[in-house]
Amino acid sequence: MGLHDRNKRGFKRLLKSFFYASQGFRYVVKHEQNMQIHLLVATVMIITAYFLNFPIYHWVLLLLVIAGMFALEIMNTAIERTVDLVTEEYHPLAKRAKDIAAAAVFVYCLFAVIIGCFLFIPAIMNWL
Ligand SMILES: Nc1ncnc2c1ncn2[C@@H]1O[C@H](COP(=O)(O)OP(=O)(O)OP(=O)(O)O)[C@@H](O)[C@H]1O
Repeated sequence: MGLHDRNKRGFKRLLKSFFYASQGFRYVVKHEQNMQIHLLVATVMIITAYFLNFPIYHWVLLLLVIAGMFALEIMNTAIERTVDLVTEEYHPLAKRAKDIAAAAVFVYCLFAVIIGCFLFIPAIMNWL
């Protein structure tokens, strides 16, 4: 969307936003190794959940956790790039901003693993 049509509304603008968002998504997948790992882990989790016959509420939780992980990683990349735009030089505040954004991903990841254990361990035990 060009700067001049920021105030425009309508379906075309909506389509353009989806297009630009997909460009952002593709960029993160292509350039961020962590995102590639999240995608791989999410695919394995989804396939495993399918074979373990997860009930609907487990699926809802699993998909929420995966979506949150993706969204946080994407936001983290956006923050990294914004900091790089402000300064490519070493700056303690740049370090703070990047480390704090990374911490958000880390905390979420930690809780995602705990939730994953609650979902998968009983289902695997049951299957065994
Ligand atoms: N401009 C900067 N000033 C100070 N510290 C920085 C700066 N850029 C990155 N760092 C710090 O250097 C460390 C290593 O950063 P890293 O290799 O992950 O690069 P990044 O730019 O944060 O991420 P990416 O490699 O995904 O672009 C982190 O602690 C980060 O906060």
